Amino acid sequence: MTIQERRERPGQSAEEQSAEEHSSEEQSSGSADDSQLAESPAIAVEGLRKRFGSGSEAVTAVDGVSFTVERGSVVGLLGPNGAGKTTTIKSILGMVLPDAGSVRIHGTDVYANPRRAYAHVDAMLEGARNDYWRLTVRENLRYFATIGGVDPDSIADRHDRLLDKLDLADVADQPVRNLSRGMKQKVSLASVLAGEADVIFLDEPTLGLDVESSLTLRRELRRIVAERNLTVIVSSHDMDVIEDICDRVVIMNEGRVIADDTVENLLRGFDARGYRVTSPDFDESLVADLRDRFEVVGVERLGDRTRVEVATDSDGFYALTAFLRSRDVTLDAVDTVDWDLEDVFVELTGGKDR
Ligand SMILES: Nc1ncnc2c1ncn2[C@@H]1O[C@H](COP(=O)(O)OP(=O)(O)OP(=O)(O)O)[C@@H](O)[C@H]1O
Repeated sequence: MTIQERRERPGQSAEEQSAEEHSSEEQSSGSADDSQLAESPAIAVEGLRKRFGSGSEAVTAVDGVSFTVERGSVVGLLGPNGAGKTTTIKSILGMVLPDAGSVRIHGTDVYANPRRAYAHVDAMLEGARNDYWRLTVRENLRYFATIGGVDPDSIADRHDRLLDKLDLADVADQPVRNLSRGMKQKVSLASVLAGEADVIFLDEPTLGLDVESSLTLRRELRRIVAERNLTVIVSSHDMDVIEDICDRVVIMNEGRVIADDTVENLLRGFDARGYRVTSPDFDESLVADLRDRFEVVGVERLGDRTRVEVATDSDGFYALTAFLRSRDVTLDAVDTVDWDLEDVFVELTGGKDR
Protein backbone atom coordinates (compact mmCIF):
# COMPACT_ATOMS: atom_id res chain seq x y z
CA MET A 1 0.00 0.00 0.00
CA THR A 2 2.30 2.65 -1.31
CA ILE A 3 0.20 5.71 -0.58
CA GLN A 4 0.03 4.79 3.07
CA GLU A 5 3.80 4.53 3.23
CA ARG A 6 4.32 7.81 1.49
CA ARG A 7 1.95 9.52 3.87
CA GLU A 8 4.28 8.69 6.75
CA ARG A 9 7.00 10.92 5.41
CA PRO A 10 7.96 14.25 6.94
CA GLY A 11 6.35 17.43 5.70
CA GLN A 12 2.73 16.53 6.35
CA SER A 13 0.50 19.12 7.90
CA ALA A 14 -1.45 18.36 11.08
CA GLU A 15 -4.53 18.38 8.84
CA GLU A 16 -3.03 15.68 6.66
CA GLN A 17 -2.03 13.61 9.66
CA SER A 18 -5.49 13.80 11.19
CA ALA A 19 -6.97 12.67 7.87
CA GLU A 20 -4.55 9.79 7.97
CA GLU A 21 -5.65 8.78 11.44
CA HIS A 22 -9.26 9.04 10.40
CA SER A 23 -8.70 6.97 7.28
CA SER A 24 -6.68 4.28 9.01
CA GLU A 25 -9.74 3.19 10.96
CA GLU A 26 -11.01 0.40 8.84
CA GLN A 27 -14.79 0.32 8.76
CA SER A 28 -17.08 -2.11 7.15
CA SER A 29 -19.50 0.41 5.62
CA GLY A 30 -18.82 1.77 2.17
CA SER A 31 -17.90 -1.49 0.53
CA ALA A 32 -19.94 -2.73 -2.35
CA ASP A 33 -20.23 -6.29 -3.56
CA ASP A 34 -17.73 -7.48 -6.17
CA SER A 35 -20.07 -7.24 -9.16
CA GLN A 36 -20.81 -3.58 -8.34
CA LEU A 37 -17.11 -2.91 -7.91
CA ALA A 38 -16.25 -4.40 -11.30
CA GLU A 39 -18.61 -1.99 -13.05
CA SER A 40 -17.83 1.16 -11.14
CA PRO A 41 -15.54 3.85 -12.50
CA ALA A 42 -11.92 3.93 -11.35
CA ILE A 43 -12.55 7.15 -9.43
CA ALA A 44 -15.87 8.78 -8.50
CA VAL A 45 -15.76 12.09 -6.66
CA GLU A 46 -19.13 13.42 -5.49
CA GLY A 47 -19.89 16.79 -3.87
CA LEU A 48 -16.45 17.32 -2.37
CA ARG A 49 -16.16 20.41 -0.12
CA LYS A 50 -13.26 21.70 1.94
CA ARG A 51 -12.81 24.92 3.86
CA PHE A 52 -9.58 25.84 5.59
CA GLY A 53 -9.54 28.15 8.63
CA SER A 54 -12.52 29.81 10.20
CA GLY A 55 -14.30 33.16 10.48
CA SER A 56 -12.96 35.96 8.31
CA GLU A 57 -9.82 33.91 7.62
CA ALA A 58 -11.75 30.97 6.12
CA VAL A 59 -10.87 29.88 2.59
CA THR A 60 -13.17 27.63 0.59
CA ALA A 61 -10.64 25.56 -1.33
CA VAL A 62 -13.07 23.04 -2.85
CA ASP A 63 -16.71 23.92 -3.30
CA GLY A 64 -18.84 20.98 -4.45
CA VAL A 65 -16.54 19.14 -6.83
CA SER A 66 -17.87 16.06 -8.66
CA PHE A 67 -16.33 14.07 -11.50
CA THR A 68 -15.64 10.49 -12.49
CA VAL A 69 -12.66 8.89 -14.14
CA GLU A 70 -13.27 5.77 -16.18
CA ARG A 71 -10.88 2.85 -15.97
CA GLY A 72 -8.00 3.03 -18.41
CA SER A 73 -8.39 6.74 -19.06
CA VAL A 74 -5.98 9.60 -18.51
CA VAL A 75 -7.61 12.72 -17.12
CA GLY A 76 -5.93 16.10 -16.72
CA LEU A 77 -6.84 18.23 -13.72
CA LEU A 78 -6.25 21.88 -14.60
CA GLY A 79 -6.86 25.20 -12.99
CA PRO A 80 -5.20 28.50 -12.11
CA ASN A 81 -3.16 28.82 -8.90
CA GLY A 82 -5.40 28.33 -5.90
CA ALA A 83 -8.21 26.70 -7.93
CA GLY A 84 -8.35 23.74 -5.53
CA LYS A 85 -6.56 21.04 -7.53
CA THR A 86 -4.14 19.97 -4.80
CA THR A 87 -6.88 19.94 -2.16
CA THR A 88 -9.01 17.79 -4.47
CA ILE A 89 -6.19 15.34 -5.13
CA LYS A 90 -5.21 15.17 -1.46
CA SER A 91 -8.87 14.58 -0.53
CA ILE A 92 -9.05 11.72 -3.03
CA LEU A 93 -5.87 10.26 -1.55
CA GLY A 94 -7.12 10.62 2.03
CA MET A 95 -4.37 13.11 2.89
CA VAL A 96 -6.91 15.86 3.54
CA LEU A 97 -10.22 15.17 5.21
CA PRO A 98 -13.00 16.97 3.31
CA ASP A 99 -15.93 18.64 5.11
CA ALA A 100 -18.43 16.95 2.81
CA GLY A 101 -18.61 14.64 -0.17
CA SER A 102 -17.51 11.16 -1.05
CA VAL A 103 -14.69 9.57 -3.00
CA ARG A 104 -14.88 6.05 -4.36
CA ILE A 105 -12.00 4.20 -5.97
CA HIS A 106 -13.12 1.17 -7.96
CA GLY A 107 -16.42 1.54 -6.10
CA THR A 108 -14.93 1.49 -2.59
CA ASP A 109 -15.43 4.48 -0.30
CA VAL A 110 -11.93 5.74 0.53
CA TYR A 111 -12.86 7.15 3.93
CA ALA A 112 -14.88 4.13 5.08
CA ASN A 113 -12.60 1.44 3.71
CA PRO A 114 -9.19 2.97 2.95
CA ARG A 115 -7.17 -0.23 2.89
CA ARG A 116 -9.28 -1.73 0.14
CA ALA A 117 -9.73 1.57 -1.75
CA TYR A 118 -6.00 2.39 -1.87
CA ALA A 119 -4.74 -1.14 -2.49
CA HIS A 120 -3.87 -0.34 -6.09
CA VAL A 121 -3.31 3.40 -5.92
CA ASP A 122 -0.04 5.28 -6.11
CA ALA A 123 0.90 8.92 -6.46
CA MET A 124 3.79 11.09 -7.47
CA LEU A 125 3.19 14.31 -5.61
CA GLU A 126 5.58 17.23 -5.87
CA GLY A 127 7.99 15.29 -8.02
CA ALA A 128 11.26 13.93 -6.73
CA ARG A 129 10.45 14.41 -3.06
CA ASN A 130 8.81 10.98 -3.08
CA ASP A 131 12.02 9.03 -3.45
CA TYR A 132 14.62 7.82 -1.01
CA TRP A 133 17.72 9.67 -2.03
CA ARG A 134 20.18 7.42 -0.20
CA LEU A 135 18.93 4.35 -2.06
CA THR A 136 20.00 3.66 -5.61
CA VAL A 137 17.55 4.07 -8.48
CA ARG A 138 16.97 0.32 -8.73
CA GLU A 139 16.61 -0.02 -4.94
CA ASN A 140 13.90 2.65 -5.03
CA LEU A 141 11.99 0.67 -7.65
CA ARG A 142 12.32 -2.52 -5.61
CA TYR A 143 11.32 -0.72 -2.43
CA PHE A 144 8.16 0.77 -3.93
CA ALA A 145 7.23 -2.53 -5.55
CA THR A 146 7.63 -4.26 -2.17
CA ILE A 147 5.47 -1.81 -0.24
CA GLY A 148 2.97 -2.04 -3.10
CA GLY A 149 2.70 -5.73 -2.21
CA VAL A 150 4.74 -7.20 -5.07
CA ASP A 151 7.84 -9.39 -4.86
CA PRO A 152 10.39 -7.26 -6.75
CA ASP A 153 12.26 -10.34 -8.01
CA SER A 154 9.12 -11.43 -9.83
CA ILE A 155 9.02 -8.19 -11.83
CA ALA A 156 12.75 -7.56 -12.26
CA ASP A 157 12.33 -7.67 -16.05
CA ARG A 158 9.70 -4.97 -15.89
CA HIS A 159 12.02 -2.81 -13.80
CA ASP A 160 14.81 -3.30 -16.33
CA ARG A 161 12.46 -2.24 -19.12
CA LEU A 162 11.26 0.78 -17.16
CA LEU A 163 14.85 1.86 -16.44
CA ASP A 164 15.74 1.37 -20.06
CA LYS A 165 12.73 3.23 -21.47
CA LEU A 166 13.20 6.17 -19.14
CA ASP A 167 16.94 6.35 -19.93
CA LEU A 168 17.86 5.45 -16.36
CA ALA A 169 19.69 2.18 -17.04
CA ASP A 170 23.15 3.81 -16.88
CA VAL A 171 22.47 5.28 -13.44
CA ALA A 172 20.45 2.35 -12.06
CA ASP A 173 23.04 1.57 -9.38
CA GLN A 174 23.72 5.15 -8.31
CA PRO A 175 22.14 6.74 -5.25
CA VAL A 176 19.30 9.02 -6.28
CA ARG A 177 20.87 11.95 -4.42
CA ASN A 178 23.71 12.07 -7.00
CA LEU A 179 21.32 12.61 -9.91
CA SER A 180 20.20 15.79 -11.63
CA ARG A 181 16.76 17.18 -10.91
CA GLY A 182 15.40 15.88 -14.23
CA MET A 183 16.75 12.39 -13.55
CA LYS A 184 15.22 12.43 -10.06
CA GLN A 185 11.91 13.32 -11.67
CA LYS A 186 12.17 10.27 -13.91
CA VAL A 187 13.07 8.06 -10.93
CA SER A 188 9.91 9.31 -9.22
CA LEU A 189 7.80 8.33 -12.19
CA ALA A 190 9.55 4.97 -12.46
CA SER A 191 8.95 4.23 -8.77
CA VAL A 192 5.24 5.03 -9.11
CA LEU A 193 5.11 2.59 -12.02
CA ALA A 194 7.30 -0.01 -10.29
CA GLY A 195 4.54 -1.92 -8.49
CA GLU A 196 1.08 -3.11 -9.37
CA ALA A 197 -0.81 0.15 -8.84
CA ASP A 198 -3.37 0.73 -11.58
CA VAL A 199 -4.72 4.08 -10.40
CA ILE A 200 -1.98 6.67 -10.53
CA PHE A 201 -1.81 10.35 -9.61
CA LEU A 202 0.88 12.46 -11.21
CA ASP A 203 1.50 16.01 -10.12
CA GLU A 204 3.60 17.97 -12.64
CA PRO A 205 5.32 14.84 -13.99
CA THR A 206 7.52 16.75 -16.45
CA LEU A 207 8.47 19.69 -14.22
CA GLY A 208 12.13 20.59 -14.61
CA LEU A 209 12.72 18.30 -17.58
CA ASP A 210 14.33 19.51 -20.79
CA VAL A 211 12.22 19.32 -23.94
CA GLU A 212 13.66 16.00 -25.11
CA SER A 213 13.30 14.29 -21.72
CA SER A 214 9.75 15.60 -21.41
CA LEU A 215 8.86 14.15 -24.81
CA THR A 216 10.46 10.79 -23.92
CA LEU A 217 8.66 10.65 -20.62
CA ARG A 218 5.31 11.51 -22.23
CA ARG A 219 5.77 8.89 -24.93
CA GLU A 220 6.74 6.20 -22.43
CA LEU A 221 3.94 7.16 -20.11
CA ARG A 222 1.38 6.82 -22.93
CA ARG A 223 2.85 3.46 -23.88
CA ILE A 224 2.87 2.11 -20.31
CA VAL A 225 -0.65 3.42 -19.62
CA ALA A 226 -1.99 1.63 -22.70
CA GLU A 227 0.00 -1.55 -22.06
CA ARG A 228 -1.11 -1.86 -18.42
CA ASN A 229 -4.56 -0.24 -18.79
CA LEU A 230 -3.73 2.26 -16.07
CA THR A 231 -6.05 5.01 -14.88
CA VAL A 232 -4.18 8.27 -14.46
CA ILE A 233 -5.04 11.68 -13.05
CA VAL A 234 -2.41 14.19 -14.04
CA SER A 235 -2.09 17.74 -12.87
CA SER A 236 0.21 20.01 -14.85
CA HIS A 237 0.67 23.64 -15.74
CA ASP A 238 2.08 22.56 -19.09
CA MET A 239 -0.79 22.46 -21.58
CA ASP A 240 1.29 20.62 -24.18
CA VAL A 241 1.75 17.78 -21.70
CA ILE A 242 -1.97 17.71 -20.96
CA GLU A 243 -2.96 17.82 -24.65
CA ASP A 244 -0.42 15.14 -25.40
CA ILE A 245 -1.33 12.54 -22.80
CA CYS A 246 -4.89 13.18 -21.61
CA ASP A 247 -8.13 11.71 -22.96
CA ARG A 248 -10.12 14.24 -21.01
CA VAL A 249 -9.62 17.36 -18.91
CA VAL A 250 -11.37 18.60 -15.80
CA ILE A 251 -10.82 22.36 -15.42
CA MET A 252 -11.28 23.90 -11.95
CA ASN A 253 -11.63 27.52 -10.97
CA GLU A 254 -12.31 28.94 -7.50
CA GLY A 255 -12.99 25.50 -6.04
CA ARG A 256 -15.46 24.40 -8.71
CA VAL A 257 -15.37 22.32 -11.88
CA ILE A 258 -15.99 24.69 -14.79
CA ALA A 259 -15.35 22.26 -17.66
CA ASP A 260 -15.15 18.49 -17.97
CA ASP A 261 -14.73 17.17 -21.48
CA THR A 262 -12.35 15.75 -24.06
CA VAL A 263 -9.75 18.19 -25.37
CA GLU A 264 -11.31 17.75 -28.82
CA ASN A 265 -14.79 18.73 -27.63
CA LEU A 266 -13.47 21.67 -25.65
CA LEU A 267 -11.68 23.02 -28.73
CA ARG A 268 -14.73 22.37 -30.92
CA GLY A 269 -16.79 24.63 -28.69
CA PHE A 270 -14.82 27.66 -29.88
CA ASP A 271 -14.94 29.47 -33.17
CA ALA A 272 -11.67 30.30 -34.97
CA ARG A 273 -9.30 32.49 -33.00
CA GLY A 274 -8.14 34.36 -36.05
CA TYR A 275 -7.19 34.23 -39.72
CA ARG A 276 -3.95 34.66 -41.65
CA VAL A 277 -4.34 36.19 -45.09
CA THR A 278 -1.42 36.21 -47.54
CA SER A 279 -1.17 38.44 -50.61
CA PRO A 280 1.37 40.23 -52.83
CA ASP A 281 -0.91 43.32 -52.72
CA PHE A 282 -0.36 44.33 -49.09
CA ASP A 283 1.62 47.56 -48.87
CA GLU A 284 2.27 49.73 -45.83
CA SER A 285 -0.76 51.96 -46.31
CA LEU A 286 -3.10 49.01 -46.79
CA VAL A 287 -1.72 47.32 -43.65
CA ALA A 288 -2.25 50.62 -41.77
CA ASP A 289 -5.88 50.70 -43.00
CA LEU A 290 -6.30 47.10 -41.86
CA ARG A 291 -4.95 48.03 -38.42
CA ASP A 292 -7.54 50.81 -38.17
CA ARG A 293 -10.41 48.44 -38.83
CA PHE A 294 -9.30 45.07 -37.45
CA GLU A 295 -7.18 43.63 -34.65
CA VAL A 296 -3.99 42.91 -36.56
CA VAL A 297 -1.77 40.68 -34.39
CA GLY A 298 1.02 39.91 -36.84
CA VAL A 299 2.56 41.05 -40.13
CA GLU A 300 5.18 38.88 -41.80
CA ARG A 301 7.08 39.37 -45.07
CA LEU A 302 7.34 36.14 -47.10
CA GLY A 303 9.49 37.05 -50.15
CA ASP A 304 7.33 39.25 -52.37
CA ARG A 305 4.19 38.52 -50.36
CA THR A 306 2.98 39.63 -46.96
CA ARG A 307 1.04 37.57 -44.44
CA VAL A 308 -1.25 39.45 -42.07
CA GLU A 309 -2.80 37.77 -39.03
CA VAL A 310 -6.07 39.18 -37.77
CA ALA A 311 -7.67 38.12 -34.46
CA THR A 312 -11.36 37.68 -35.21
CA ASP A 313 -14.15 35.12 -35.28
CA SER A 314 -15.91 33.92 -38.44
CA ASP A 315 -18.25 36.95 -38.55
CA GLY A 316 -15.25 39.27 -38.49
CA PHE A 317 -13.67 37.18 -41.22
CA TYR A 318 -16.53 38.03 -43.62
CA ALA A 319 -16.01 41.72 -42.87
CA LEU A 320 -12.28 41.24 -43.49
CA THR A 321 -12.72 39.55 -46.87
CA ALA A 322 -15.34 42.15 -47.92
CA PHE A 323 -12.87 44.93 -47.03
CA LEU A 324 -10.03 43.26 -48.95
CA ARG A 325 -12.30 42.78 -51.99
CA SER A 326 -13.23 46.46 -51.88
CA ARG A 327 -9.48 47.25 -52.09
CA ASP A 328 -8.91 44.80 -54.99
CA VAL A 329 -6.61 42.59 -52.93
CA THR A 330 -5.97 39.15 -54.41
CA LEU A 331 -5.43 36.57 -51.69
CA ASP A 332 -2.89 33.78 -52.22
CA ALA A 333 -3.79 31.94 -49.06
CA VAL A 334 -6.19 32.04 -46.13
CA ASP A 335 -5.41 30.02 -42.98
CA THR A 336 -7.48 29.65 -39.87
CA VAL A 337 -5.76 30.14 -36.52
CA ASP A 338 -7.37 27.55 -34.28
CA TRP A 339 -7.72 27.60 -30.51
CA ASP A 340 -5.43 25.39 -28.52
CA LEU A 341 -5.97 24.14 -24.99
CA GLU A 342 -4.02 27.09 -23.60
CA ASP A 343 -6.41 29.58 -25.28
CA VAL A 344 -9.47 27.66 -24.06
CA PHE A 345 -8.05 27.55 -20.54
CA VAL A 346 -7.38 31.30 -20.48
CA GLU A 347 -10.86 32.02 -21.88
CA LEU A 348 -12.64 29.79 -19.37
CA THR A 349 -10.72 30.96 -16.33
CA GLY A 350 -10.84 34.64 -17.23
CA GLY A 351 -7.15 34.93 -18.02
CA LYS A 352 -5.76 33.84 -14.66
CA ASP A 353 -2.26 32.46 -14.29
CA ARG A 354 -1.98 28.75 -14.47
N1 LIG B 1 -3.62 23.80 4.49
C1 LIG B 1 -4.21 24.94 4.06
N2 LIG B 1 -4.55 25.92 4.92
C2 LIG B 1 -5.17 27.05 4.51
N3 LIG B 1 -5.48 27.29 3.22
C3 LIG B 1 -5.16 26.36 2.30
C4 LIG B 1 -4.52 25.14 2.68
N4 LIG B 1 -4.33 24.40 1.55
C5 LIG B 1 -4.83 25.12 0.53
N5 LIG B 1 -5.33 26.30 0.98
C6 LIG B 1 -5.98 27.35 0.17
O1 LIG B 1 -7.01 26.73 -0.58
C7 LIG B 1 -7.05 27.26 -1.90
C8 LIG B 1 -6.87 26.14 -2.91
O2 LIG B 1 -5.53 25.66 -2.79
P1 LIG B 1 -4.96 24.43 -3.63
O3 LIG B 1 -3.54 24.25 -3.19
O4 LIG B 1 -5.88 23.29 -3.52
O5 LIG B 1 -5.02 25.01 -5.10
P2 LIG B 1 -4.25 24.53 -6.43
O6 LIG B 1 -5.25 24.60 -7.52
O7 LIG B 1 -3.57 23.24 -6.20
O8 LIG B 1 -3.18 25.69 -6.61
P3 LIG B 1 -1.66 25.65 -7.22
O9 LIG B 1 -1.79 25.46 -8.70
O10 LIG B 1 -1.15 27.01 -6.87
O11 LIG B 1 -0.94 24.54 -6.51
C9 LIG B 1 -5.99 28.34 -1.96
O12 LIG B 1 -6.58 29.58 -1.69
C10 LIG B 1 -5.03 27.95 -0.86
O13 LIG B 1 -4.38 29.07 -0.33
